[in-house]
Amino acid sequence: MALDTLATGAAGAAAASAGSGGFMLSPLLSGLLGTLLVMALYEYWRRNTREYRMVANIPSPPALPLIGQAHLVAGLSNAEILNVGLGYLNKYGETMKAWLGNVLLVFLTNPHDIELILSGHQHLTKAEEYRYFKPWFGDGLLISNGHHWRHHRKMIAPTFHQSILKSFVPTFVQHSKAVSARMAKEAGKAFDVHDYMSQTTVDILLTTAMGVKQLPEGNKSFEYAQAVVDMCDIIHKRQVKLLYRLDSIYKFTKLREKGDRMMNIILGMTRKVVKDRKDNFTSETRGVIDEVEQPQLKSSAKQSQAPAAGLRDDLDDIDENDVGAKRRLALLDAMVEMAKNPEIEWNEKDIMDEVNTIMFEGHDTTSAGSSFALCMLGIHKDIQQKVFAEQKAIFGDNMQRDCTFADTMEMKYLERVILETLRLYPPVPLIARRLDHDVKLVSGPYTVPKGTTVVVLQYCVHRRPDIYPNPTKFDPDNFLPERMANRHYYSFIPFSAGPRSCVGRKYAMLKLKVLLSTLVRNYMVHSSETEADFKLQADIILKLENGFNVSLEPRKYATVA
Ligand code: HEM
Repeated sequence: MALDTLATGAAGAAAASAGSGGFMLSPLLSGLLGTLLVMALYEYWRRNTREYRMVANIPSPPALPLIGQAHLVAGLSNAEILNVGLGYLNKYGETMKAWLGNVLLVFLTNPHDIELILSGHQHLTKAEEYRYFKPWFGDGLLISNGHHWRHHRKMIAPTFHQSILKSFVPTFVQHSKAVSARMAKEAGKAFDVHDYMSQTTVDILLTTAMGVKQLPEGNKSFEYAQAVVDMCDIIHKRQVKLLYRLDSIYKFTKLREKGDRMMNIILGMTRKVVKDRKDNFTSETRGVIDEVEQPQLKSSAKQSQAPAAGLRDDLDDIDENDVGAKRRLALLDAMVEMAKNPEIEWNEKDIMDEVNTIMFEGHDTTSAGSSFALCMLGIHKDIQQKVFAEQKAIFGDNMQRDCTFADTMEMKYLERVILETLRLYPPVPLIARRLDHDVKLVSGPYTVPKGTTVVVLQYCVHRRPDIYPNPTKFDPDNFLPERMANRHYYSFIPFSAGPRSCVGRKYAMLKLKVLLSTLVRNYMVHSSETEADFKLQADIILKLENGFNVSLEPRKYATVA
């Protein structure tokens, strides 16, 4: 070990020179030697810890003393970090480890390993890396743990019940038509469609989950969406760059100043949303969506409502075991009412934390998902043609009528296109948990110790050639029922899986169907790029560094609704 040798030699030299009464070491040199000695002793101790020895057999790129593999990402942009990371995974296999200083990361891409982590209630604790979200999400669902998370999940999940989602369809339609009309000015030229998608997904969230009646004036939704993108970039830098991880250093950086400005924009928007809703919260204005007796579903009906792609979680149980009279409220109204109820543990901070969490999770993911899907349609014209043919079969001679919930149930091919997009370009490309117990992996003779940050790489699982033959080919038929039936449940996890899976996945799928159906019926999407031109960037949400460039050609119909 280089440092050991250096420090042992240095200490010996210092002792010898002091003993012989020869030259005296300068204070600077003795300070340096002392520091080296301490570092060498620390490294020696670290390499003899239980966790270090337990993971010694897990492959990893070459490490440096003390900092581990941190130097491999130093000075790289977010897009470069993704490429470098993927390169190492290709080289070192399906399970890999890395040390960021004293933080141990183990990367998983084998569905059997991933199942061990995500299924069940053993490893629900979010990794330490999520702490950088704390000033933004507080104790919101995405980053909270323990009792707090369980209680919030139980209270929030019902606000994504199918009857509520159905009631959102006209609003999804209204915003989809509005963004389609706004994009008309871009017709015939290449433009970045993500700008439009992010503004519209913010507006959709505000008017559905948050019950906002009057959208913010001017460019406020877009300004918020941009601030979210910048803030994600900052948080990602803090997660992967050793120096930014330290609060004592970060607080003196320019990055922190920028972060503060972004947080002002973000929190400014969400505070106003909550204040307006509370000020106008009367029994007349709150969005009661459903107050009727829900008959218990027959088992055949349960089958027909089974989620796409075998994605099962507590949201399905909420839909299926639903009996008895219930008053359903959209998310923010439900939270305001809970805060007024002395019997429910829910306060003002809980409301703000969840509004901030869901405004982020609910918009940036779907704007990336819809933007990637439009690029795919532009690149794969044969697939776009099939999507359009399905729309024609559903809408017949009235291609510009509003889409209904029943229509979305028939959009099987569009659904496969969306799922295939989420396979190749999962908006959340990785998730991380902190192990609460040692875990013996299936992928090799590895035992990962308690306390490790385990990183589940959806992006890599979704591109495994042993699971998806020809894995980089965009092929919606990967989601034909017969193909799905032969795959491991955890081989497609864009929404994560298990008890901490995405609470908004049904909302997301429904919104994406309405939005893409509306756009495809109004425009032919073109792209002059191929997937080889994509420069992927994974700063929390997967994006394209070089933009989601498409061009649109308006479709012409003889009859207009
Ligand atoms: C294509 C769209 C979406 C994708 C790909 C996606 C993906 C994910 C993933 C992978 C997680 C787990 C994250 C982790 O463990 O670190 C998650 C959690 C979450 N998502 Fe989504 N999401 C999407 C849309 C939405 C929407 C529309 C909402 C709300 C309106 C939402 C709300 C949440 C919340 C609150 C959590 C935290 C759940 C918990 O920990 O209990 N997501 N999402």
